[in-house]
Amino acid sequence: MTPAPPPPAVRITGADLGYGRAPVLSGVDLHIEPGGFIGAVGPSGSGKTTLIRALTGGCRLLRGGVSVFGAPVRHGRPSRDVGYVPQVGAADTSFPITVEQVALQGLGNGLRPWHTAGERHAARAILARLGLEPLARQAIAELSGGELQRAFLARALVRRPRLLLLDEPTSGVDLRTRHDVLHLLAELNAEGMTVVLTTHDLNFVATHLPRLVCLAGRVVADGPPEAVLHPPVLRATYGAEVRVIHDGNLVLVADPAPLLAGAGQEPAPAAAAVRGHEEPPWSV
Ligand SMILES: Nc1ncnc2c1ncn2[C@@H]1O[C@H](COP(=O)(O)OP(=O)(O)OP(=O)(O)O)[C@@H](O)[C@H]1O
Repeated sequence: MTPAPPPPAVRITGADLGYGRAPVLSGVDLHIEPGGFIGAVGPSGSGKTTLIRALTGGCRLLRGGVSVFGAPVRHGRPSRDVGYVPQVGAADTSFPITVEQVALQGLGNGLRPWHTAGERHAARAILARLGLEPLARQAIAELSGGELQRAFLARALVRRPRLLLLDEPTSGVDLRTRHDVLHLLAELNAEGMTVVLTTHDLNFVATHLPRLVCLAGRVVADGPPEAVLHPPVLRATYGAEVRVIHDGNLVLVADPAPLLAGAGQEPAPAAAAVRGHEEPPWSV
């Protein structure tokens, strides 16, 4: 008898998700195989964070099902298989806590008011991997945005989750930090970790991620960036006309018109670069 295939990392079927009675996201169907790497995009309020919260048990399931590695997600009870990195801008950093203590938070310590030597070793190891060891005893209030993001990453990674969720890891950080974060995520993904992130940066997903989900209160499109990034999908997602420029193997998604009088006639490349454009297999 052949063994049953492993359950998907994420299985969302016919789900309505929200916080009160009205869903923020309706009719969501999303399957992610273990080892997948997905970016969720959409305008503000389109439900990107809500999608992430659906996987941590942080929002209400009004209809349908949500499971992670075969186990139904329970409200307020995040799975130990899931690591979550919040938006840096949304975090309260006034709390007097060091970088090492943030990393240790990710392990939890039950009812013990201390951490074991093994737990401290695990925290130090992940801080070293993220280049944060020199800052281990620094208060998080004294960190830059990029350092704070890495501290949150350390907290999410210290328990070695199988599914890593990141809310806007590319916002509010400089190019170098963005590059470093991407490099680390690619490394973790190559080691088998499933990664789901949200972003406003279409250029980032177009050039780096194999799969893209467009949200606008529902899943508008789901597929490889080169299949998804087309004007009708972007219109349905953002409610705006977006020009897609083809340049050899590159496709640039651009603002339709310059905002400033006197600006050049050609639209400035604004959002996405997509390789190898083909006729789209998606439907809106
Ligand atoms: N805790 C909450 N309680 C009630 N409504 C909420 C809560 N969190 C978010 N919402 C609402 O759900 C909708 C979608 O929010 P969500 O944060 O998922 O959007 P988003 O796409 O991540 O937006 P952004 O790009 O601005 O972060 C918004 O209308 C928001 O006001």
